[in-house]
Amino acid sequence: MSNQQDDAQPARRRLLKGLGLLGGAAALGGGCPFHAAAESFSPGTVTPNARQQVQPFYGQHQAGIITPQQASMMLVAFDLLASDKADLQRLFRLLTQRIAFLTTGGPAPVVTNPQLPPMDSGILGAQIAPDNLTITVSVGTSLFDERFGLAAHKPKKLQVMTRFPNDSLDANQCHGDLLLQICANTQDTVIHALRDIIKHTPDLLGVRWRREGFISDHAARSLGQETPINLLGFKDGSANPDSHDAALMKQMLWVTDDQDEPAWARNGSYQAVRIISFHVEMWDRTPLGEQETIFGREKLSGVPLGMKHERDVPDYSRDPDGEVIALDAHIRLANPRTPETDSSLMLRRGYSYSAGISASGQLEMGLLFVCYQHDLEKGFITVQNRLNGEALEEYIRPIGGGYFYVLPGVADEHHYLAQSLLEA
Ligand SMILES: C=CC1=C(C)c2cc3[nH]c(cc4nc(cc5[nH]c(cc1n2)c(C)c5CCC(=O)O)C(CCC(=O)O)=C4C)c(C)c3C=C
Ligand SMILES: [Fe+2]
Repeated sequence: MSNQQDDAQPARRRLLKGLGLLGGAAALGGGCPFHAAAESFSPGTVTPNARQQVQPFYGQHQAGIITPQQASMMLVAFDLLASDKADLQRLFRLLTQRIAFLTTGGPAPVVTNPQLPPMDSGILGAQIAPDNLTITVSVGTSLFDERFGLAAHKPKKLQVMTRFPNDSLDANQCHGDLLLQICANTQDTVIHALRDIIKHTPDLLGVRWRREGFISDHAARSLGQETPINLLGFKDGSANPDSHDAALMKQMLWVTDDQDEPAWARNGSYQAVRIISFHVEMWDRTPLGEQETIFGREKLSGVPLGMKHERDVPDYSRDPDGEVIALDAHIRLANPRTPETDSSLMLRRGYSYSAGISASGQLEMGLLFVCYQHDLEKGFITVQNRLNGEALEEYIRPIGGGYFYVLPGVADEHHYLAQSLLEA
């Protein structure tokens, strides 16, 4: 199912939308200078000027959730140095201003006085291109402690991430008052955005932990047509709910009026983040058949075992003993596809990471698992509890992450992030 807009010319509209060339025109305040170039695109071709892709910043929801996955991402968790609500307001106004600028692009601000530090890091040159940048801002449960007087406004399901049985959580890579998910076509744009924000908030934010992730360029350019492959060599994201289906997103992704949540939180979403390390050396010595049994899908094609196409939907009622897809296969536990488990849907937006070697000389690689849902307990926590003890556990180890609440979007230039919370 798709929304009305997409029904007009589905493939072309989605492609242009994903390239940011539809919303981009509005964000740039009129005719889109790249429209002519867009005319000659067809799915699968390389974008001639990907640096000019714009994802609109203003809207009901923040960008970076249903936005087609960009190739590069960074997760940065912060502790707030702000000490009162006035500081907090200043921080969110500043963040709004920086994100609005960085996602639109423009000339890098110039300082000519050699006695002063430059206004911009300079790493993108004289012109800051939007490069499909999104910066998604979410807050942790610690924001609602005694510091800012916000306790009464905490989203009902927001909580501290506690340990699951297979976890080896490192306290230095967990939680945070604030999380930025920064995504763009290229890593230099992501790094530039981070440095810009840190430069503008020295008395307000301290970095707590940070991770960089990636998906392949060609998967990113395909705008969801090609599923990214994770570092275990399996397509990851095939069975995601259709993010073009606005009715479905309203039902499972966005917090809506009919939920028992504070009014300010409407149009936000719960975000679960997990840094999951892989034992890739051991995995690469595991027979193909065993790997496929563990996931319940064919390795290269991503097709569910016993089926024909990647997006085919398994009917587990016809395989009650797990002869085709094992009862403890990852996809079967994650989504048993029964009416009772329909409420645990989530939208996954994971990225691979690769970060040197461990003290014992093993490759440090894994998955930055990120998922969004309208109810953290019905979504991530329920699904993770079903996955506890799965066959995959032998090869993976969650080491960090946290639970966050994605703030509602910013309506226009007269509003700022978290305004509904701070003025509630
Ligand atoms: C609690 C939620 C989940 C965690 C944590 C998780 C970790 C994880 N997943 C993979 C690889 C794959 N996951 C796949 C499907 C899938 N995973 C989850 C949830 C979690 N995964 C869901 C809800 C689903 C969809 C199930 C379905 O509807 O059939 C797949 C198959 C392809 C796909 O649909 O994406 C792969 C591959 C890894 C490597 C991992 C942590 C190490
Ligand atoms: Fe999964």
